[in-house]
Amino acid sequence: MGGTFDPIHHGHLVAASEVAARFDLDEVVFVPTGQPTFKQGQDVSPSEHRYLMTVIATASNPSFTTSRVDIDRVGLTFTVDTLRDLRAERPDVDFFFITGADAIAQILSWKDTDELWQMAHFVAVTRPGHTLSVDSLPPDVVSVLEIPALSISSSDCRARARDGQPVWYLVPDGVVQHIAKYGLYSDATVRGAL
Ligand SMILES: Nc1ncnc2c1ncn2[C@@H]1O[C@H](COP(=O)(O)OP(=O)(O)OP(=O)(O)O)[C@@H](O)[C@H]1O
Ligand SMILES: O=C(O)c1ccc[n+]([C@@H]2O[C@H](COP(=O)([O-])O)[C@@H](O)[C@H]2O)c1
Repeated sequence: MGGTFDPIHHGHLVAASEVAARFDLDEVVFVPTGQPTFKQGQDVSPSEHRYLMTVIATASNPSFTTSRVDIDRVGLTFTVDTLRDLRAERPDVDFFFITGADAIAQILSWKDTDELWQMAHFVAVTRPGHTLSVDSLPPDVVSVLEIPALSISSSDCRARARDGQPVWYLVPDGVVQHIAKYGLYSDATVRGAL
């Protein structure tokens, strides 16, 4: 599952858990983006913070892991590169790429989509506030899965942290503590260095 994870929240974790159960997956690899292609011009937190929050959030689940492939690659993050790198590490596995309704709606504008369809099966999960349609996508490479609706977004978590409102129970406890410890999403000038 790829994402900017700024921060990772329970919507991401429920999506991963539901897809893993439905498709009987052995492992879900969370891949924080390096430089997200569609979030250029936005103030995205340093990749090491996003990586660490993802490690913290996934640590308690033996089937969840976090990969550095995207944050260690220079330049914009494209899923075709993510899948190439993961394939090099795990040559014999079948890949499923998990996306939410908003992300799958844009997938035809992702880089090298024809190649993407050869590299993984895509699973699009439902998300509150977004209509899930895969009508324009090849039916054999995309599945749709309805999951319990969690109306949580990273944008809202960031806004809450900035405004001094709680993010408890929207993100895992350790992520709440990481945000507070390093002053993430508050005044950029006091953001903690790692
Ligand atoms: N609550 C949710 N339910 C289902 N899927 C989700 C949910 N939140 C995020 N996703 C999916 O997880 C993936 C990574 O999302 P991302 O890290 O951009 O989080 P986000 O909450 O959408 O962030 P932002 O609000 O900053 O845009 C995307 O495919 C997205 O559609
Ligand atoms: O490959 C692309 O062209 C591409 C364009 C936009 C987004 N993606 C991927 O979609 C996932 C969710 O991205 P985002 O920006 O919504 O966090 C993440 O894994 C991104 O790398 C990929």
